[in-house]
Amino acid sequence: MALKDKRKFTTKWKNHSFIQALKHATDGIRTVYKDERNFRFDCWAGLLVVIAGFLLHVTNNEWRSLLLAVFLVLANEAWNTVIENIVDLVCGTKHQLPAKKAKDIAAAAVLLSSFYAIFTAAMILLPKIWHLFF
Ligand SMILES: Nc1ncnc2c1ncn2[C@@H]1O[C@H](COP(=O)(O)OP(=O)(O)OP(=O)(O)O)[C@@H](O)[C@H]1O
Repeated sequence: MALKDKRKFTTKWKNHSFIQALKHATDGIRTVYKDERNFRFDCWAGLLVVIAGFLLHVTNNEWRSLLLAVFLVLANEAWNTVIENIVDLVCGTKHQLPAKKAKDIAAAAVLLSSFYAIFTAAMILLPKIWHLFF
């Protein structure tokens, strides 16, 4: 590809303003929400944690830990979807060991952050729930 054509090609897809970049990012959130059942589940679970946080009057530091856990899972779920799409783009329906490894490891990242989120939410919320009843 000639340099002139290459420049034309790369600028064609370039974001030309912050608003345009933001719109594409929100398109990404909409896409992952629409396409990925697990992402939808994580969003609703995150919302429940936030509601519980308000009801149980968590402290600022506890908010920081809870929100970090929620957004870590959502971000990893988004990256997992990125990996799946790239692998599918490259391999199509062909069965390949590196494709399996890439997808399995991306899913492992989600699982690890989910363990962290469950552990964090349990550590912060369970004692407060216990206190409420006993
Ligand atoms: N091209 C491939 N070659 C070999 N194994 C693959 C390939 N594509 C998928 N797999 C295997 O099948 C599993 C499921 O792949 P798939 O693309 O359906 O992801 P997924 O289950 O939709 O992920 P998620 O549940 O996060 O949406 C992968 O984790 C991987 O082990």
